[in-house]
Parts: sequence; C-alpha cells; structure tokens
Amino acid sequence: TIPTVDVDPFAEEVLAAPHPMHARIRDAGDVVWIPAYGVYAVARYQPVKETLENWQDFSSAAGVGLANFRYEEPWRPPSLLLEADPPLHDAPRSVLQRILGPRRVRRFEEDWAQTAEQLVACLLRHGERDDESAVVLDAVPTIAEAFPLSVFPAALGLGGDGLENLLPYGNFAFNAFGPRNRLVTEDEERIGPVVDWVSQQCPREALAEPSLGADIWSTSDDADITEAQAPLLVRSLLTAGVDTTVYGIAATLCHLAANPEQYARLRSEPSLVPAAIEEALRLESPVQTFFRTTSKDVTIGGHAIPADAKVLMFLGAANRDPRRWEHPDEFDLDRDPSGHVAFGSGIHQCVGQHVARLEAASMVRALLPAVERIEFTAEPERKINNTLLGWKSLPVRLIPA
Ligand code: HEM
Ligand SMILES: CC(C)Cc1ccc(C(=O)O)cc1
Repeated sequence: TIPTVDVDPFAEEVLAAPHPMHARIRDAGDVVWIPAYGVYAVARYQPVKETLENWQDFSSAAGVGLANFRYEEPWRPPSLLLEADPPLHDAPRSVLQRILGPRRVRRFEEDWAQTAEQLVACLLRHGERDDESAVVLDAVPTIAEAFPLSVFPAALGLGGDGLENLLPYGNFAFNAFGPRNRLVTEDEERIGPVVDWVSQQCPREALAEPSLGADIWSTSDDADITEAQAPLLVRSLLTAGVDTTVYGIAATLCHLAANPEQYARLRSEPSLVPAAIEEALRLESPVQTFFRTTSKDVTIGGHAIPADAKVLMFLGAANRDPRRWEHPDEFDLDRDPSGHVAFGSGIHQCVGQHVARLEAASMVRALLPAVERIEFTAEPERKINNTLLGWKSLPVRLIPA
C-alpha cells in the first residue's frame, strides 16, 4: 500500500524550512499519500522526473495547482502553455520556444551586462559604508529585485508605468497554485487592480517594438497562433518571468555570500559562473512544488494511483535527493549539476530558462571584478509563498575590489 505522511506542506513554518519534511517524504517511498489535502506526492528524484516527463498520464490541463479545473473555476483564464496538454500546448510552446531560444536571448547579452555593471558601480559609489569602508546593503531589493526589473519589463516591451504591479502579481499567481490559506486570502481583496493592470499590458498596442511581446504578436500574423491567443502568451511571460528570476538571483547571491572561498574561486575562474548558477538553482529550487492530475488509472513506482487524482511534485526535494546527488546539501562548484529539475523536465520544461540564466549570469559577472568579497552582516530572512521559496532579505557587506 501507499504510505501515508501526516504533514502540511503549505503550513507557513514548513514553507520556510521544508528540508526535514522532504527527507521524511523521500524516505517514506516513491509515492506517498498526504491526507491533509487528499493528494499523492513524489519527492524522490526519479519519480519526480518521470512524473514531469509523462504528460500523457500526468496532465497539466486540470491546472498545476491544488485546484482541479475539472471541478473548480480557475481564478484567471488558464495559461495556454502551463495549463494545457498537447495538442493545444504545441503551437503556443513552439512560438515561445523560438522567441525565448538561446540564440534570440544572446541579443540581450551586451545590454544586460552594461546595466548590471552600472548597477554595481552605483551601489559601490552611493552605498552606505561601514567603518571598514565596505558597502552595507540588503542584496534582495538592491540587486535581486532591482536588476530583473531594470531589464525584463523593457525586453518584454512594457511601458514605464505600473511596474510595481509585477512582483505582487507573480507572488499572488504562485500562491494561487497552493491551498486557499492566509498567503492567498490576505492578498485576494486587493489583487483586482493588479490583475487588471497585467491584462492591460497584453494587447498589441501596449507593447513597444521591437520586443519579446511584439515578437509574440507578430507570430499571430503568420497564424502560428491566433490574435486571441497572443495576449495570453504575453501574460505567461509576465506571470512566470519576474518573481522567479528575482528568487533565482537571490538564491545565487546567498550561496556566494555563504561560501566566500567559492566566490573567490569564481573571481579567478569566471568560466565557472554558469555552474555556480545551476548549483544554486539545484540547491534552492526557487520553484519548490506544483501539481499534475492523473488522466487515468496510472502507477508510480509500481503503486496504483486512481484517475483524476492530484499529484504534488516536490522539485526542491528531488534536487537534494541523496539517491541522485552526492553530498546533496552542499554547494559544490565541481559537481555536474545538469539533470536538476529546478526548471522542470519534459514538454513543459521552462521555456524562459535561457532568459533566467542570462539575467543571473549578467548580475554575477558584473559583481566579480568590482567586489572582492561578499559577507553576511546578519541572518538572511526567508520569503515564503505556496510555491516559491527564496529570500526576503540578504543583509550583506560588499568589500570593493
Ligand atoms: C530562475 C527562474 C525560473 C525558474 C526556477 C522557472 C521554473 C519553471 C518550471 C519548474 C517550469 C515547469 C512548469 C511545469 O512543468 O508545469 C517552468 C515553466 C515555464 N516557465 Fe519558467 N522558470 C524561471 C524563469 C522563467 C522566465 C524568465 C520565463 C519567461 C521569460 C519563464 C516562463 C515559463 C513558461 C511560459 C513556462 C511554461 C512552459 C510550458 O508549460 O510549456 N520562466 N518554469
Ligand atoms: C513553475 C511554473 C508554475 C511557472 C509558471 C507560471 C505561470 C505560467 C503561465 O503560463 O502563466 C507559466 C509558468
């Protein structure tokens, strides 16, 4: 029989420190039953990867949150990528895959490098200094949030007004994949105007040219997608493309501050920057969980799972599974981090991963020559969300090179 694990994965104290729960679920079996929400769950690397890659048995069309769209009205019109199965998923996916592909993303490299360098120079020039003339700051608002917000909205084609709606919108959308707990109810009263603002950024006339948003609309001229679908693809980038990268950069900065010897190694071997980013994503898994819905009676690890059941996938647990990773909880620049599931796997694997990687790499590469060392000045503070796990505050001092 399938083991039962009596945990509440969405309890706030568990969201802030999930690792003991991850070990408990991994050790209980390939798949477990979580009575608190009446869902199955996978946390070992192998079953998580197999569930992600088996879109036929584990559908996205009923939503990738706890809510089953077959019985519950989604809070917004479903995404044409995230909340769709083939064949409906196919054309929207191929459009975004082309527009966000590695070749297209390389076009941003020089501009984002300059913006990151200017950000670092500005922080070092104007930042508050301590008595050893190191720059004291909170790296979350000043770097992890500031950099993505200074490059991504412009790349997408947004105007300048209302950008303060982006992080709250993503935060709400990611909370909405979970249960209707305080994290959802505390925002749902005031999220209306934010949702309206996002909808107003998606029409063709709202998007500058050239831009990623304009690129999406021009594919609707070639009938890859319809004019009705184009705004929803823009909405996908607005929803998935901001908070995630903020958490990803914060995760990377946290590990560089926590491992000064690894930071020093990066300064002498900048070719290790991509490995450092992947290792931080593996360890931190900014996107911790989301769901699939069984499309028929299926099995996981030889256990029978009924049709129309929700399966919770713990990506963060899979990325630290000792069955797959040696010394899983260590930040190790020498490990091969490929195969981590921080971006998912299979047909829904993150279509924006090249954008995410370039943002993080641009920021880290700008710090290395200008900052000799990054040190914590106090304990970092967790930012919790039903789906995302990151840092609300990274209090550090930057010792200028
Ligand atoms: C560190 C940053 C990021 C992380 C950790 C992340 C994580 C993920 C994961 C785990 C999935 C798979 C969802 C599933 O299997 O149901 C995904 C899908 C997706 N991501 Fe990302 N993402 C990041 C950045 C981005 C960015 C910057 C964009 C847009 C520019 C983006 C757009 C998307 C879209 C549109 C999908 C849906 C793809 C599909 O269903 O075919 N993501 N992301
Ligand atoms: C990890 C995923 C849940 C992130 C995500 C969110 C939203 C969308 C969308 O298409 O709106 C796509 C991907």
